[in-house]
Amino acid sequence: MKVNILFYSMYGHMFQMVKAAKEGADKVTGVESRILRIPETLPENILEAMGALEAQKQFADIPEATMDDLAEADGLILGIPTRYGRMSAQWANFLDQSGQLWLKGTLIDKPVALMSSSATQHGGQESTLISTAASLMHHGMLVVGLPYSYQGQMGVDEITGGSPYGASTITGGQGERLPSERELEGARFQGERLAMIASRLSTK
Ligand SMILES: Cc1cc2nc3c(=O)[nH]c(=O)nc-3n(C[C@H](O)[C@H](O)[C@H](O)COP(=O)(O)O)c2cc1C
Repeated sequence: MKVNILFYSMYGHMFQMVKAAKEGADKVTGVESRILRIPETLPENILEAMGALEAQKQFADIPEATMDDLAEADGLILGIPTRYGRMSAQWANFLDQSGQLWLKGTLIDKPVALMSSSATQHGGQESTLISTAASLMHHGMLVVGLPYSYQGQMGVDEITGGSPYGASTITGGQGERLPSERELEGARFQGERLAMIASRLSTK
């Protein structure tokens, strides 16, 4: 039972979230999970100007994801940072390579969980998650959200990411805020739920 966890990250927030999702997925018996990186598409001078080169070193040794990693998985967890209220171009570029999988219907009935991050609380995490879910429905995938059985999204005592559409984190304008324990717990919860549903659906 394979759960592949694919992420793009510029400063590391999404990386922290998918590591928590992996902890959750690994709780499910028989699940083998792997974290893979979406290839960078921005030129190095732009990354340098954005102060991303140093931060990206922390996950430089994570293997890059390919179409095979989508095809072979029993379940997928995708970490997708918000760009202008929708998925990052690195993610769009990656998914735009999946035409052959679409043609063959390879991803039909595959469960997928989506997670996101944005600088501000209302900066578009939910629109990123919902619009990405719509794209993945073209592939026939089954979107696994974050139900209210994860009670961490109910509290009003703390500003936090996380919604029924998926776990998420607020990074702050300068990326100064790291995922809170509540946000990481949401990622663990959703990761475990994805793995459990993938396991139930698997005929292996
Ligand atoms: C080009 C660009 C567009 C962005 N658009 C938004 C946005 O619409 N709303 C928002 O709150 N944050 C936005 N951000 C901030 C990113 O969402 C934030 O840096 C990212 O979630 C951090 O995650 P990471 O460290 O994993 O890359 C944008 C950042 C960049 C570079």
